[in-house]
Amino acid sequence: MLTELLVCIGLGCFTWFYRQRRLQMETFKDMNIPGPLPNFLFGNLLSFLGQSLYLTFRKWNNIYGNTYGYFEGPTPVLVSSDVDLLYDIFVKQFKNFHARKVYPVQVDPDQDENVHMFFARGERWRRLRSIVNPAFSTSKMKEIVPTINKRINELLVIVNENAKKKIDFDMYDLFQRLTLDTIADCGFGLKSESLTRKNDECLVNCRNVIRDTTKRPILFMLGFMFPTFHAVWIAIYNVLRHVTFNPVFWLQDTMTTIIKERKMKQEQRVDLLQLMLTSEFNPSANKIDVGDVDFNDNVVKKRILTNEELSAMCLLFLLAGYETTSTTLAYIMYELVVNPDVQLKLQNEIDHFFPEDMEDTSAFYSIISRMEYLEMVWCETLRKFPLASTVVARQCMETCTVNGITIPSGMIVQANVWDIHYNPDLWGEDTERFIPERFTAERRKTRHPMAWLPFGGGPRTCVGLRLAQLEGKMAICKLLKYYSFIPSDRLDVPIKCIEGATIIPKHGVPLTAIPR
Ligand code: HEM
Repeated sequence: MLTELLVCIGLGCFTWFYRQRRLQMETFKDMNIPGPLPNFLFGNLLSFLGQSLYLTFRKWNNIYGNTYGYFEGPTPVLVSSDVDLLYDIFVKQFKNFHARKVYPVQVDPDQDENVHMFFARGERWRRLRSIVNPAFSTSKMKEIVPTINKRINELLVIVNENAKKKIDFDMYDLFQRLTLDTIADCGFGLKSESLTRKNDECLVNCRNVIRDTTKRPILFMLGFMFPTFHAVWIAIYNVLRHVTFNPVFWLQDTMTTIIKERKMKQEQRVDLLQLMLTSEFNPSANKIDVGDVDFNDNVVKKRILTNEELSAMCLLFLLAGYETTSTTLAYIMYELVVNPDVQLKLQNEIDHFFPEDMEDTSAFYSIISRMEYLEMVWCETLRKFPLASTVVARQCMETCTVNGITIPSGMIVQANVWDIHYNPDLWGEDTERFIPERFTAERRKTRHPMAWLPFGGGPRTCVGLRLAQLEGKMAICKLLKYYSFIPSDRLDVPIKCIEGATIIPKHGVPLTAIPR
């Protein structure tokens, strides 16, 4: 009797589950949106096994057109490379699309005390963003030029040693060390010495955090397949995080110590941390409308970042500042060694703007801002390699109609950045080729605002863009002022990429430096 009862309950649950799934899997059919056929349990997740997300998106774009839907387990994701549709979502209707995509083993950002700006939503995001924005103003950037310059000089010492010995070396590895030391120093006064110490603890831990983003695929898969059991996956994830050594905890502890020391010493440094500790939040200064979200005036006017927010933000800047900028620099060097004519043209521009040596940094910022060809090379590299493309996504917070498509509340919209960047209608023929002239001032004026998205789009676009650009351009100028570069035999041409938190060169960028 009991067995029969249990079988009946089991069957009932299965039928309910089956019906629910079937209904969910009809989402895109009901919306009249094409897409790959989903599997009942996995949705379309199996398509990503052994294949990067961005390449799968490209493949589907060829088959289903510029707007299609797929399923992560039962969760529908709308993918689009339609720049008009994306403009409406990321810019015009931001009020309905102010949240990012949340992952299956991630605590609800609205409940998470440790949430940082990247995942925060609504009013909390607005408060965090307006505290941080001034840290990236032109005047702040000018103030940190000497610190960046000091770190680039350390990089030049290593390049010089390799050039003297005539040996090739991995430029990507050196750039990771440079960008980590720079953000640690400019951001928090943390003395990371990864350029001078091979196994610097901070570097090792940052690398491990990024590497860990590709671990535990089974748990992620289960989370995607059965989002209803979200709390269970989080609990397992947290247990796993605590039983093995966790580089995030090491970094978090380091940040907490720095924050404590700074508060105690009342030290007045010019850096990101100081700004976060002292700035006032003015709710009317940032008029971005994020809709009907709780706005507790008392808390907000005091501006204060909680200790948890503060250490989460520091960790975010450390990781974001190091990973993305170094990868961009690596791709620039790759393009310069495989396109020697571009390298030469850029060197001519550098020699023109910096006829003497480059040790007086006082005018650096304004000179670099006037270097047009450098800007063109920077932009074209990021067109060819939009390395953070997978995070350019938004969640719909309230059902609304965009460009004739009714998007239900909760649906994720993913920008298909690679297809946009390789679309001949937007960029002309030969989008596989590296042609900096696509970015002449004239051509930039007439381009669609969503055609170039390496830093995302709309009010949630990358906050660190100026810092990345300044550091990246300074490094390129100083390297090419003193050296020419040629590819090593070990360099992959065309370059092979792998996808983790970002899309990075699989085997680094090995090359040889020749003193000019
Ligand atoms: C070339 C280097 C970089 C690239 C390609 C890059 C790319 C991106 C992208 C694609 C986004 C998502 C934007 C969106 O969803 O619309 C983003 C957001 C963000 N980036 Fe960057 N980034 C870079 C450098 C940096 C640096 C140096 C920092 C800080 C030190 C930084 C901090 C952030 C933060 C905090 C966000 C979240 C912004 C928000 O949600 O309001 N990034 N970045």
